Amino acid sequence: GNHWGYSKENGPDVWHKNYPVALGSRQSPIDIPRQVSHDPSLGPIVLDYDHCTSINISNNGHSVVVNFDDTDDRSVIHGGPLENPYRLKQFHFHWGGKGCDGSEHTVAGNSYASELHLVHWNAVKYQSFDQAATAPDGLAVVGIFLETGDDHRWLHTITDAMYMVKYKGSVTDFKGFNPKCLLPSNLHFWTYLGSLTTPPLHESVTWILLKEPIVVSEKQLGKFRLVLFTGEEEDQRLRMENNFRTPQPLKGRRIRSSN
Ligand SMILES: CN[C@H]1CN(c2cccc(OC)c2)S(=O)(=O)c2sc(S(N)(=O)=O)cc21
Ligand SMILES: [Zn+2]
Repeated sequence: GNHWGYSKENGPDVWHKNYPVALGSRQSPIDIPRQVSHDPSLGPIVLDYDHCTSINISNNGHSVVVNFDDTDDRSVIHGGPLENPYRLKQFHFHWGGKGCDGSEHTVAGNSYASELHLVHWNAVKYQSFDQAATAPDGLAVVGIFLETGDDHRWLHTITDAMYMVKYKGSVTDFKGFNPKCLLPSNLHFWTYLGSLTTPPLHESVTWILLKEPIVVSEKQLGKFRLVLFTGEEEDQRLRMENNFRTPQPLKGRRIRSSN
């Protein structure tokens, strides 16, 4: 069917036909302007991932996703703009094509090579992820920019596993991975109220974007592009790349900066 994707026929420019909220007042991603108001009341963001439990890595036809056991509070983020702890559910990436940038958020008009999203939900206020995903304070996504340079010493565990999830719908065990190894050295951030950057585009996300990118090599990013949008049974083989939405109108929203 006309399931959404990133091609001309089913991509971001036509998502509004099936998901009218695409034209809403708090859509993501956005461009982060050069000057953002500093909010001294914003405490540090704290990522308590020490007992996190990764379960598997999967190809959902839009990205490569590492899923976590979110049946209790063993891995949460709190602090920063958040009034409750939010439980880690999954992380995934967005990236470009060969030599092209593929981040979703931009900074003073500049894109990065890729963007990592760590998706969390407010299990204090909501009984399920699906319920939280449609609530204005239901989700918190930590965004981390990836820029190209030297090899990232831990990313190979993920890029090696990507070989196992080449086709849409594939999933493979991926236990014992702690995303703390993907964090930059400091957690200074920008924060604003936005949405999922893919359908269903729910306006339920408190975005927390880390200012400092992490560094990965072009070779490692190249392995992202061995993954396919298409399933094993499809005759078309579409390389998974440029799976990003471009910045959306700010519509008067305030962006705050931590220290
Ligand atoms: C396909 N991608 C989305 C999948 N999701 C989803 C799945 C099930 C139900 C649901 O709403 C009820 C949402 S999700 O909440 O995990 C996220 S987070 C996110 S991003 N790029 O803004 O970080 C995109 C998606
Ligand atoms: Zn994302």
